[in-house]
Amino acid sequence: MKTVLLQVGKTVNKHFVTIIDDYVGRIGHYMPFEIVTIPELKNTKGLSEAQQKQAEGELILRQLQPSDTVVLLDEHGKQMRSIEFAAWLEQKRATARRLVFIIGGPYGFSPAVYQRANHQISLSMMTFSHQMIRMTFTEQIYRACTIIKGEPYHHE
Ligand SMILES: C[S@@+](CC[C@H](N)C(=O)[O-])C[C@H]1O[C@@H](n2cnc3c(N)ncnc32)[C@H](O)[C@@H]1O
Repeated sequence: MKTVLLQVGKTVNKHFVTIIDDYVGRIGHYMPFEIVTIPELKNTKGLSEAQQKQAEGELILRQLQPSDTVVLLDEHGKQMRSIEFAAWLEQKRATARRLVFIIGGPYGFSPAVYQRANHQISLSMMTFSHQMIRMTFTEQIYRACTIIKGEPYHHE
């Protein structure tokens, strides 16, 4: 089963790219994992915030297959400790055809994307930039992989 992280817009900061690439490489030792980037529509065609969210939402939905288990990263979602997230991930990986995590654009998700989602998870009650959260989340996936394998990376 493949796990995908769908993100809106390329990662701009080269330091972030280095860190994310490092975690993606590490995760690849544990499970098939891929980042898919859809374009961020900021400043194109003079779109309003709502129009940008809707247009990006349509691009997101186009990437999804009906059988996908879709998990939105959203500050209002369910919060879990890393150990809980590891157990959750292990269970989803055993049952889902394809697990797709999605990080929204700068304005978040359109109503249609919320409607399609199967789960929403929050990494904190605070808001992170759509660029920065990628580092935090890939690190958490790597951490979960090591917890599942019983490896000593995670300490409580
Ligand atoms: C700048 S935030 C969007 C904020 C927007 N006002 C909203 O309500 O979603 C951009 C994206 O980063 C992710 N994000 C930011 N903070 C997060 C958090 N604490 N937990 C999970 N995801 C977060 C979400 O995917 C969000 O769509």
